[in-house]
Amino acid sequence: MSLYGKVALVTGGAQGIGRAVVQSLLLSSAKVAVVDLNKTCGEECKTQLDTEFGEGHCTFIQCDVSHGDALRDAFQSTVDQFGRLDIVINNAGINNEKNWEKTIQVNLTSVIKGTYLALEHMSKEYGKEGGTIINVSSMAAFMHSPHQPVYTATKHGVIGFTRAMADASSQGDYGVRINVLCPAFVDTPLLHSVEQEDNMGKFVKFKDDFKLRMDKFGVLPPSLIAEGMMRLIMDTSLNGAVMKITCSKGIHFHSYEPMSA
Ligand SMILES: NC(=O)c1ccc[n+]([C@@H]2O[C@H](COP(=O)([O-])OP(=O)(O)OC[C@H]3O[C@@H](n4cnc5c(N)ncnc54)[C@H](O)[C@@H]3O)[C@@H](O)[C@H]2O)c1
Ligand SMILES: CCCCC[C@H](O)/C=C/C=C\C=C\C=C\[C@@H](O)[C@@H](O)CCCC(=O)O
Repeated sequence: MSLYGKVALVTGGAQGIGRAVVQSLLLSSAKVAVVDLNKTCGEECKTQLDTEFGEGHCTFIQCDVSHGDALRDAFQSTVDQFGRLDIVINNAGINNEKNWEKTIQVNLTSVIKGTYLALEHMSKEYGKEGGTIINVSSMAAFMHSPHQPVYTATKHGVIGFTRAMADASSQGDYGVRINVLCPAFVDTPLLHSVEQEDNMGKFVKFKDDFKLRMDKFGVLPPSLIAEGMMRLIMDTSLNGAVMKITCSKGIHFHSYEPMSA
């Protein structure tokens, strides 16, 4: 299915998982706003994408997603440049147990803010045409470890928030599908931060155990996460879905017990 005429915004889109998703969106003919803190990486990314896809298909917007006004401006700038918004990927994330308050701001608060801003631009509640939102969590929300207590907490939060918002969307007739994606270990720069004391603080002493887990469970290519993301975007039956991507089971979904008193 083509995404011709659709406009996407990807936070943390300049490298890693976000970069792979941007590539897939452009291959499907969507227009894409790459929203990222890293100016050098973002500008390099745009130059490469302009060469591959031609100018005018993507834009780079430098923005720290944890600054609420800056994130609001990034959404507005996307709509000003491309005329509409249909797909929002709240992907930007960090791994910092030392500055754990920042980890909560980037990994959870900004995902909530990004979801609310996406709804302002896409929900029928606001007179818009509908769309789809994907929030990025992690398998860390299902298999906790001692290395990343606050990172793990934020990723639990992303799942709970997304599932509740998906219900709000269906019951409130927002016309917006809201799903969550949980990758296991993925080969990106973030993965290497677990070896650094600056990121892990006192938990850095568990790094060997973390590496053993990576050896045991394997490391995924970012392209597979992009494939899962495209499935969530294209499959219009999905709302409130929790997609997991692991080496052992590939792309699959978590199933929950029905709610009971
Ligand atoms: N790599 C993994 O093993 C893995 C596994 C599960 C989930 N995830 C999640 O996937 C998402 C992407 O991770 P990744 O591995 O691609 O990381 P990455 O570090 O390779 O890329 C993250 C991107 O986000 C940007 N970013 C960071 N803080 C930002 C901020 N405040 N404002 C705007 N942009 C910011 C960075 O500049 C970078 O371009 C994160 O939410 C991460 O928690 C990663
Ligand atoms: C520095 C950030 C790194 C992020 C790490 C990442 O977010 C955490 C991943 C944690 C665990 C991954 C486990 C993967 C396990 C699978 O291979 C499989 O064995 C489990 C399958 C369970 C299921 O799918 O239901």
